[in-house]
Amino acid sequence: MMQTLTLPAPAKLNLFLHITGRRADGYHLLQTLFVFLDFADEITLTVRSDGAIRRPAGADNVPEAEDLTVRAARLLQEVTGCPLGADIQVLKRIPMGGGLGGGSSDAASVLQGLNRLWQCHLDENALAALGLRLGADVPVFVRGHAAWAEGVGEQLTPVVLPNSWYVVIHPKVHVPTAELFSSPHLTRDSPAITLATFHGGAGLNAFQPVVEKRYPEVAEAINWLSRYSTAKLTGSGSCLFAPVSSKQEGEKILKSLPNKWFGFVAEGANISPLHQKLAIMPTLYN
Ligand SMILES: C[C@](O)(CO)[C@H](O)COP(=O)(O)OP(=O)(O)OC[C@H]1O[C@@H](n2ccc(N)nc2=O)[C@H](O)[C@@H]1O
Ligand SMILES: Nc1ncnc2c1ncn2[C@@H]1O[C@H](COP(=O)(O)OP(=O)(O)OP(=O)(O)O)[C@@H](O)[C@H]1O
Repeated sequence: MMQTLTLPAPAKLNLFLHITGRRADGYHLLQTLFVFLDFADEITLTVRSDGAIRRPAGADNVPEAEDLTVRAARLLQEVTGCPLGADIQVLKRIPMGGGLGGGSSDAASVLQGLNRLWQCHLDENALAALGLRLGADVPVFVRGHAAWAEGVGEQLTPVVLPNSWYVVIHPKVHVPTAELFSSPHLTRDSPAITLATFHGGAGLNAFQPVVEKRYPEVAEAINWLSRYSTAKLTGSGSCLFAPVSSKQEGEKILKSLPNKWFGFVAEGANISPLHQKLAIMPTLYN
């Protein structure tokens, strides 16, 4: 039986994000387009026979019990009654709280990985439903296909997007998602758009005007990146991105990035790097 598995947990971008309404429970109805990046955290899972879930290495400042990887493992244990445990090592590369979905992606990789290591045999629908209990962004990472999303982000329609490279910038500012969703200044009644109108140039990030106003550092970074290409916020920020024609063009732009910010170039992926890896694993574990 396989005992250890190392899996990527990729970042995502929201290529646009509109808020179209609000549910009775306060959650917002969205339209968004998710694409994955070939820029990822790395999760190493090792089976424990004593049933304990431990996180020997992981995100700084995130207490073990609150880590989405630990919560994902405990949830899977709870619903399947699996007597096995796991050590979960998380090598963080994705800036935290930046709208790149790192925590959600880590959780999805744990669900997919432990489902195999523990041989729980939950199908993808069951894993996505478990993921949704951990966060609105988890299901898309569980499913692993670029997607048009509606509802709170869980109604996913797979799409194939043209290949693209992106410059991503983290202005080193933490923007709390829940605080932004509660802003009175958010546009909450955007008319619904379609993939065709997105490709025709429609699609903004509803959080962007509010974030630019509250966080001048983010506005400054957006202005800087806009000199080179169309810059937009991803998720609720604070990271921003812009499409570029090649890796080289992206690297050239980053050469003049002010030191105070962090940036990287990454390629968009229709199939998540997690699923690319799962697809080449021995069929016994697929
Ligand atoms: C902004 C996005 O990243 C876009 O992909 C997601 O919608 C946010 O997903 P997430 O970080 O997984 O968010 P969650 O942990 O589920 O929710 C954090 C908080 O944001 C608010 N929230 C979240 C999602 C949503 N559709 N409506 C909301 O109002 C809720 O107050 C919630 O308590
Ligand atoms: N494994 C983890 N990695 C990162 N953050 C985690 C993890 N587990 C819990 N968290 C908590 O989740 C918060 C949000 O982290 P994350 O990196 O997913 O944000 P994000 O990229 O803004 O996500 P989103 O786009 O879903 O809003 C962090 O500030 C942290 O407190």
